[in-house]
Amino acid sequence: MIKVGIVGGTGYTGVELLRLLAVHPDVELTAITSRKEDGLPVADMFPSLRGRVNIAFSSPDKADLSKCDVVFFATPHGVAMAQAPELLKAGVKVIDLAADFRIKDKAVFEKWYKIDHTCPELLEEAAYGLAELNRDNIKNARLVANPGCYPTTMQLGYYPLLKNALVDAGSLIADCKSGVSGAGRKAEIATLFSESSDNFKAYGVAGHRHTPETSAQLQKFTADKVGLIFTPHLVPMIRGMHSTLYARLTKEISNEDLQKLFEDQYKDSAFVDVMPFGSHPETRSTRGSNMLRLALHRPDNGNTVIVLVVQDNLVKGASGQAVQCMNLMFGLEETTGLTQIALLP
Ligand SMILES: NC(=O)C1=CN([C@@H]2O[C@H](COP(=O)(O)OP(=O)(O)OC[C@H]3O[C@@H](n4cnc5c(N)ncnc54)[C@H](OP(=O)(O)O)[C@@H]3O)[C@@H](O)[C@H]2O)C=CC1
Ligand SMILES: CC(=O)N[C@@H](CCC(=O)OP(=O)(O)O)C(=O)O
Repeated sequence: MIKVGIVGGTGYTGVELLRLLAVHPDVELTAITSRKEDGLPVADMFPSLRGRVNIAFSSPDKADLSKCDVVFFATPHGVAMAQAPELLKAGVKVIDLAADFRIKDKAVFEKWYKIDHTCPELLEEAAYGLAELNRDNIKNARLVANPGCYPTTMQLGYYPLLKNALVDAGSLIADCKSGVSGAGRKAEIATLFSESSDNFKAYGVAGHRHTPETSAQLQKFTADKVGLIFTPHLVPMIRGMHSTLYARLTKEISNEDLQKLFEDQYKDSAFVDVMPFGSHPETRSTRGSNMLRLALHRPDNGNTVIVLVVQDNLVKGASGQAVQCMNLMFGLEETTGLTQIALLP
């Protein structure tokens, strides 16, 4: 059994990790931290886990994480970098759900996250945890940087187009929407019920920290200079993310060939569903599951291709993707413990 520790067990991605790992056949939950809830049985806070998770939270300074085989950091940016070097030295693998190891360039990270990076020597080593495009590196990694939720949709949607040099890489436009759980469980005015329900707005239009992460990754797929405009929106739902990705075709290609390109690209990726051309994927078709669904459109058969992408921000966008990485790091089937079907309605 893989001994698992979770730092940040009281947050949304933390409890989502617990939901998934509690029924994972190869995992033993060993330590779950909370600074405020030291000693409280996990199932007292989350009754959905009664009878499934029988341990208590422990404060991060008391939890003996060095006894774990792998530790997930479901914490704000800057927490994992403080503990990762010591854990790695003790032979513990680390999966960070935050951004501490996502951006290789220390100066770019510090500019966007306003945090000094305390272990830049680990940036190069960290594997970017997007399994569909980086499987082999993840398999051999001891440190994984789990991708951001929006970047997951943008990369999987744009990859086949950029890799095959079919679009103008310099004029990509991503119009993305997230449910409110994307902002985490911490108290914030913007996520109060009376602020976020029956309301809809864009945010971070002048610049969002997922732009540098996504641009740096997209740049790996093409020799042309990537130019990405990314606009996130907050939608009045709890879970779910919908990204509408626009690109200008620069080569002649039929819709059938375009579709086939995507189907071939993801035929061995159990968690990417390429829907029939012209479909309208719904966020609820991914709710609670690790699936990302996408569909291609080409209005008036013109030179704009639109990729619609949906996922559950807490599963494929965060905790499910992290478990997918853990499976690869420990030589398990990538899909182990992740075969849940989405909840409808
Ligand atoms: N929500 C989402 O959809 C996604 C989130 N992420 C990323 O995952 C990470 C976690 O997000 P989310 O679960 O939403 O956040 P939450 O705010 O819901 O939870 C954060 C957790 O971190 C703990 N925590 C906070 N500060 C510290 C600290 N200094 N040391 C140790 N533990 C701490 C909190 O627990 P306590 O106060 O009890 O100690 C809490 O359990 C973030 O980096 C986020 O950016 C990534 C993709 C999607
Ligand atoms: C709705 C909402 O607020 N979403 C968060 C992104 C989700 C997240 O926390 O992702 P990272 O770990 O990649 O930062 C935001 O825009 O800041």
